[in-house]
Parts: sequence; C-alpha cells; structure tokens
Amino acid sequence: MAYTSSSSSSSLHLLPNTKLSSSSSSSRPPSFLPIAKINGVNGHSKKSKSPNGKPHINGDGAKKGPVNGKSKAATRQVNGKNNDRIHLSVSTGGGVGQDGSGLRVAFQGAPGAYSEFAAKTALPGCETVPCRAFADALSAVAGGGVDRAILPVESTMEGTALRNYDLLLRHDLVVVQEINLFVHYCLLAMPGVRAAEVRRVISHPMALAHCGRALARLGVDREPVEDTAGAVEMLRSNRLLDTAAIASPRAADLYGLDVLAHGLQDESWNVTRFLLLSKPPATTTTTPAMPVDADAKTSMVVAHRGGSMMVVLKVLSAFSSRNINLTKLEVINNDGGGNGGAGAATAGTPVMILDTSARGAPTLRAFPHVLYVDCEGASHDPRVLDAIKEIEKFAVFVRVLGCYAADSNVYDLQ
Ligand SMILES: O=C(O)C(=O)C[C@]1(C(=O)O)C=C[C@@H](O)C=C1
Repeated sequence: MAYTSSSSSSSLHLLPNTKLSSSSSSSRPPSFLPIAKINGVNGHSKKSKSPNGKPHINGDGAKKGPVNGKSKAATRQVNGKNNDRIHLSVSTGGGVGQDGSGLRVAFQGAPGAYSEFAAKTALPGCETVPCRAFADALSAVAGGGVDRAILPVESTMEGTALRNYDLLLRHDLVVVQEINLFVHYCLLAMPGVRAAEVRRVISHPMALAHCGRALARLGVDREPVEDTAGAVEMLRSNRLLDTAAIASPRAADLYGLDVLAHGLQDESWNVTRFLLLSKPPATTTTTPAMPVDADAKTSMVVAHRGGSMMVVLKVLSAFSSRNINLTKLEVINNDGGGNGGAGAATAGTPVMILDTSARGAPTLRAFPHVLYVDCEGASHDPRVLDAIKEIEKFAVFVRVLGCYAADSNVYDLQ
C-alpha cells in the first residue's frame, strides 16, 4: 500500500552518509543509534481512547524481557559515535517539553508498529495515538485532535512512498522533524509454535514485500493486513497456531510472542525515513524557528509545465549555483500519456496539492508534473530563498513543505 513505484517516477534520494548497495551487509552510515531511551514503546500500562476509538499506549511499565532468551542490548551503539540529538523543531509552547512530553502523536497501526517506534524516537516523551490508516493520522493532526502525525515517506528497499506524499500534499501540514529507522523484521508466532507448523504469514504489505525471498524459502501463504503490529495483535487475539506475523522484536515483547527468526528482510540494510508533521505554526511573526546556520533541511514540492529533464536541470542549477546540496529529488509525471499513476490512485491522475499560498481558503490544485525536492539549509537562509525565487520563475507553483533539523542518524530498535 504505502510504497509505490512506477515508470513515471524517478528519484534520486540519498540518506546522507549512507551507502546503499544491493549486497549491503557491510553498508552502515557513520552513526547508527539504538533507541535506548524510548519510554512507552514496550508496553501499554495506561490506556485511553484514541480518535478512532482504539486504545492507545501511553508510557512504559511494560514487560521487559529477553526475546527468546536473547537479551535486548537496547543501548548498544554500533558505530561508536555518540551523537547527542538536538531538537530544533517548531515549538508549540504551552507545557511541551524538549522531549515531546505533552505532545500527542498520531501514527498508523496498532501499538508496536514501526511508525510508533519512529514517533517515540523523534519525541521520546510524547503520547502516541494509534490510527487505522495514514489518512486518519493526517486528518487527526490537521483537525487539531493531536499535535503531530508520523508518516513513512521512503525506504531504502522501496524508494519514495508516493501515496504517502499524496496524502501529505493534500493537507495544510508542515514537516517539523525527520527520523531514519532501521527496520529489522522478525517472524513471530504464538508461544510454543514451531517454524515447521507455520502455514501462513500475515503482515503489512510492505513488510511482506521486504521479506519476499525469505517467505518464498519458507513456502508459506502470505496475507496482507493493516500494519505489522496489527498482524501480531490478530495472531494473539485469535490464538492462531498455524500463522506467523512479520513485525519488530519490540512487538514480540509487547504482545508476548515468540521470535522464530530474526532479520527476515531480503536486504540487510533496510532503513525507513519518517517525517513528523504538524499544523503550520499559527504565528503572525516571521521569526524563524531555526538559526540560519543550523544543520537544517528544507523540503518542497515544485509543480511545472512538463519537459521534466530541462526542468530538473534548471532546478539543479538553481541549487548548485548557490552551493546548496540536494538530499532528495523525485520526478513525477502523471500526464496520462501512458506512463502515469506513480503517486496517484489512478494512472494519469494528476498530483493534488493544497495551495496554501493564496489569500482566502486553501485550494486543492491538480498538477501532472511535479518534483519533490529536499535541500540542505533552512528555508529562510538567503541562499535557499534565492534558489526558490529562481525556480518560481519557470515553475507553476512551489510549496515549501517544511524546514527542520537534518538528522542523518539511523536509529535501531534492537
Ligand atoms: O506496519 C508498520 O509497522 C508501519 O509502521 C508501517 C510501515 C510502512 O508503511 O512502511 C513502516 C515501516 C516498515 O517499512 C513497514 C511498515
């Protein structure tokens, strides 16, 4: 569901300092941080109602035990570098702590989903709010029911999650933080079930796709469900003894299941990038939230008339002539010319972008040709502002999606 790719989309995305190779067992970014201090992801001691009526987890107090006799060395740091993280995201004031305490963050899935871990990594003190679908999570933050939503936007194995970009662009939301999570898949089963007894594996479609070769070797049926933790929940509540789920080792802990296999993903290097989204700050001042010299990133969408390659060259020139590095460039052409459909639900359907720049109510506009661009630098950095001004001369429309602290770390759940 979330990740799509087609001939109408081509991308250049680099996790900074991250080497990606097809036989990537040796590829590691310079800093690979475990989620050591996450509270709340190991249990659900406090339950309350989420916007969709499901209970949500809030705080720790969990059963913290070894997985299959293996101690979870949760604080192990792989690359020996101790990068203390600085949160530079938009401040909401009013009782919100630096660690996100006081903030409610919507995520898609059941407690224990990777998205929840990403939220807890970004804002360790936050309260996470499960939602049935990504669209519900985004509506919750846009409608003010929660303070933030977390959205996976790309993975090293699948590229850009175009459908999630579609969702993001339809809302008046801004990116306030990025987080890269190492996705380590495990095969989980009810206590006592042996691998040979498993006939069927259920999980999020992305997890099933990422583990395709391993599942083929196991010779089991595959069934997609809403999310990885939802699969585990289903296994547990229906006491399924012929079925296994693909999910994280933390989900095994949370639901008290056995881990039959670790590292099921076909590529050993499997990182998903998540964005933390917020409503735009309701401020009348133009004071930037982040110093110009901070290690910042700016994300934007550029709509244009077509002729992608020439437009790409002009965009590259606008940034390179100012010595600005790009960290992502995705080219989408949904012009109905037989190569459409990448980001949209139907082939040839243009990308719908909420135009928040015009006076009056924001309007949804349709664009067949768009670029998703992330650059280094703050959106109010004069060089970035100049580059955007230059792009606006030949583009139809530019929307800055957010300016946030660049974080090239990759966080690990193990
Ligand atoms: O199902 C989950 O646990 C999720 O958080 C969703 C999701 C995704 O949509 O890509 C997140 C990361 C993993 O790649 C697999 C699934």
